Formats: sequence, C-alpha cells, structure tokens
Amino acid sequence: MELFRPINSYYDFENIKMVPEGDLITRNLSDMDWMYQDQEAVQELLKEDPQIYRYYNVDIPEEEGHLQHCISIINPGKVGNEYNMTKGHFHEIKGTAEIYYTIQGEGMLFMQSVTDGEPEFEALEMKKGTLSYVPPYWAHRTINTGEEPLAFIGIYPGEAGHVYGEIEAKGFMKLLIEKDGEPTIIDNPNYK
Ligand SMILES: O=P(O)(O)OC[C@H]1O[C@](O)(CO)[C@@H](O)[C@@H]1O
Ligand SMILES: [Fe+2]
Repeated sequence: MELFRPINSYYDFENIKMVPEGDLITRNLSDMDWMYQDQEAVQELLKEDPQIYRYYNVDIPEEEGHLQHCISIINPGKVGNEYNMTKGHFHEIKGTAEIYYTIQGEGMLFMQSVTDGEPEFEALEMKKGTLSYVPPYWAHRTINTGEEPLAFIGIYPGEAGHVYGEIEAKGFMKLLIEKDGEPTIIDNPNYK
C-alpha cells in the first residue's frame, strides 16, 4: 500500500485565500444565473459577470477513509434582493455528512432533506466560530448575508461526491432575501 503523506494548508486572512491554493474552483454569476429569482438584476449584473464564490480544495483521493476538505469563500453582495449563495448540492452518496466551520463573515446554511415524501427544510446561522453539522441526506447551500466575505472550512468523507441535478432543476424550497434591511427567509415561489 502506498501511504498518502500528511499535509498542512493555511488560511491567509489578509488575502482571503488558502495557501497553497490546491484545486481552486470559481463560480461566477453566469455559472448559476438561472438560480436567482430577479432575472432583470441578473441580466444587468451579467455585463460584469461577478464572481459569486470560490473554493480551494485540498487535493485528497476521493476514496473511503479519506476526508475531503476545502475552504470556501462567498463574496458579499446580492442579485436583486437575494444574497450571494452557492449552487447547493446533495452528496452523490446521500448518506454522507459534512462539517462546516465558519472562520470569517456571517451567513446562513440552508438544508433540504431527501425523503420519500415532502422534503423538509432547515436553516442554521453561520458566523465566525460556528461549527455546523450537515447530517446525511440533506442538500446544502451557503449564503453570505454580511458585508465581508463569508469563509468556512468544509470537511466530508472522501467518497461522498457531489450531485447538482436535482437542485439545479428544482431549487430550494426557501429563498433568503434582504427585506427592510434584514435577511429574511421566504418561500420560493418557483420551487417545483
Ligand atoms: O458545490 P457547490 O454547491 O458549488 O458549493 C461548493 C461547496 O460545497 C463543497 O464542495 C463542500 O461540499 C465546498 O467546497 C463548497 O463550500
Ligand atoms: Fe457537500
């Protein structure tokens, strides 16, 4: 058996990045433009196509026994009145969990369960120091409600994998919008 060697990664708070970068994945508005409600705002913003979020994946084998881990950064901002957010996903192996540890900024973690019947919804607050548990069988999306980048560490089983199809097609049951200056959870009128 070939041993995988221990490795360190660092979060550079000043430059808001992981060092070394590992596998850097960036998502701009054009990668998820249909996921926002206000399509007029989307069209306007697409002229610049801002980066919504990025994540730095440490290069770990996608195998049972390993722990995938990454640092994700969601830029502050809104599309219309909806806050910047990740696409959201289920794990390919749905019975795998994930831990998020917030290291900077503030936001919310939206979760939606996979069930035989009606899916259920949960939301947790994220702020510096929050350790959040995403149990098995919950899709997850993170949202930046603050003025600064929202940065968090994600740790999940090596074999978990990601599946986007269902969330891409159906969306989440709830949306997080700014209303009277406050983050407010509302029903998603377009949830299918
Ligand atoms: O996969 P999405 O929905 O684009 O969001 C990325 C998030 O999911 C993770 O892949 C972890 O599950 C993180 O790297 C990141 O925070
Ligand atoms: Fe995940």
